Amino acid sequence: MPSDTPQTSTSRTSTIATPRLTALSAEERAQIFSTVDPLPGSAKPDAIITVDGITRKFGGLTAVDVAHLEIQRGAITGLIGPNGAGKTTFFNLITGFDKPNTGTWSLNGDPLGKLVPHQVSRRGMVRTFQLTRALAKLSVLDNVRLGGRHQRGEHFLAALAPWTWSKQEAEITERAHALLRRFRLEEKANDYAGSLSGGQRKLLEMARALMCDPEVVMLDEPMAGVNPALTQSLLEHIKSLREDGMTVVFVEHDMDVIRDISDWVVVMAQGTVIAESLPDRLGDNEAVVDAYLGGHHDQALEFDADGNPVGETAVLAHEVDEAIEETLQAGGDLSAPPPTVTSPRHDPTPHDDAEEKP
Ligand SMILES: Nc1ncnc2c1ncn2[C@@H]1O[C@H](COP(=O)(O)OP(=O)(O)OP(=O)(O)O)[C@@H](O)[C@H]1O
Repeated sequence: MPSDTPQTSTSRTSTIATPRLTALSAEERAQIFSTVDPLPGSAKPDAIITVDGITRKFGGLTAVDVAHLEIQRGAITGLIGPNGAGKTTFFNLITGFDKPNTGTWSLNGDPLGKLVPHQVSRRGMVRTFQLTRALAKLSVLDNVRLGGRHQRGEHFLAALAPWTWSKQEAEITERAHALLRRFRLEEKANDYAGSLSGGQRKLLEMARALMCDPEVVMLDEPMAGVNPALTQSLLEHIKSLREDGMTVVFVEHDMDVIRDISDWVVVMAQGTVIAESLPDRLGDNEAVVDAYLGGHHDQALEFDADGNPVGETAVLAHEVDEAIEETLQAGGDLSAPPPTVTSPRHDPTPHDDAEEKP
């Protein structure tokens, strides 16, 4: 992936400008969140999304049960939680890709409950999704152009007026090129999308989502499969959405990423919102610490042939290293039991009998 940082708003062409959105400065965002209670379901000064009583059951399992949630306009909200917490299901529900058993939710006060995904995106909320096999066989440019199919303002009557098609198609192509320039993918325009690296695919997903000129962008694990050396560039691109006044909600497992770009963090566990917090205050929240330790405790640890942790175990090992370092820096005693855990749920040192745990 190109390492360049995104172009600034002023250097972009008018084709992708979104003048109706007003960006908040870092000071304004800090001021806003300093007034928000760090409690599940807390009120936000200017909520763009409001969710009430949304539940989704799969047989006997309640995957999502969110009583109330508000998402602040113009900010980046991180959604975290252990595996199976219901984050992806929640994303699918509010973007119209799945239907809940109960509940209502709205964007700018307009109810979205009865809408299908392309109607939701026309209202201004899009979610990125990964390259499918079919999309991988299209060019990068066509992938982005496809994101313009349901552009806001596009009207069904236009389909009955073929003389308007070529003009609209030219506009879509022009806009797609502008977005490819923004995400530094212009040189790849005619390549198969399937030939892109993990990081480039993430940029392509964002470019495609931006074709419909959204107010809210929902990103599901934007860093998954991205070379660590390139994450910073990708993070800058995500921040640039906020600089353009968009609201970003993203699911992410990497706590460094959460701390780096989130203005506010919502924590889910077992389908419900168990905490909301400023990113740097997450560690103070006992419910969050418990949810994470509980989640990892039920998980089988995995190591490669050389004994190195892999997959989720590698993520866990990294978190353990960070916790140890923090404890040592604070002058703490590693032999003392952690204060928030009453029983020895997890031995932080990977060892040979680790697989014997349930
Ligand atoms: N289509 C489905 N049918 C049955 N169960 C499902 C389905 N989709 C999700 N679930 C279950 O719902 C729960 C929530 O899953 P979900 O994928 O939303 O969690 P998540 O927080 O996104 O997890 P992860 O971080 O591992 O992606 C899990 O127990 C999962 O097994």
